[in-house]
Amino acid sequence: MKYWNRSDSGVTRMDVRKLFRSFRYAWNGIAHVAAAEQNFRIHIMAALSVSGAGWITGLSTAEWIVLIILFGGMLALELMNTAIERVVDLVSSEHHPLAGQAKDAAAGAVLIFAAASILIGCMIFIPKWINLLF
Ligand SMILES: Nc1ncnc2c1ncn2[C@@H]1O[C@H](COP(=O)(O)OP(=O)(O)OP(=O)(O)O)[C@@H](O)[C@H]1O
Repeated sequence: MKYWNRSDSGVTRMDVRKLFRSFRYAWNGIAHVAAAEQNFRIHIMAALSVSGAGWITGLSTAEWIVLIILFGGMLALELMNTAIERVVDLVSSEHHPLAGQAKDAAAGAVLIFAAASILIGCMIFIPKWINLLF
């Protein structure tokens, strides 16, 4: 999708309306998944809870950056998972092994990222909590 149009003077200008329309479509996608998918709402709650714990515990800038990457990655992956589910349902209304494999592979990607996020979260928080306790 191009946001730069060549005007009569030869100068390339950004199509701002088109840009905002793209943002609106992306926002609609996020709002749809948030309304339709319980897992997405669970991830948002988890991100808010971990942020609260991080604020109380006290994290470095680098640790916040890591958490923000994990939150963003997790939510983005959940959106991709839903996109794959929708496309699979669209192209194959009947039961098909490939449809099941596509959905399961997408769900597996979410699971792997969630497991890695939990592991990294433990590596950040547990030593700090041990220091606070002893
Ligand atoms: N068309 C299909 N053909 C074969 N297996 C399917 C098909 N649709 C779903 N499945 C199997 O059933 C499982 C659950 O499918 P479903 O569409 O409910 O996905 P889900 O991950 O539970 O989605 P949601 O998060 O929306 O509940 C899939 O992971 C897959 O193994």
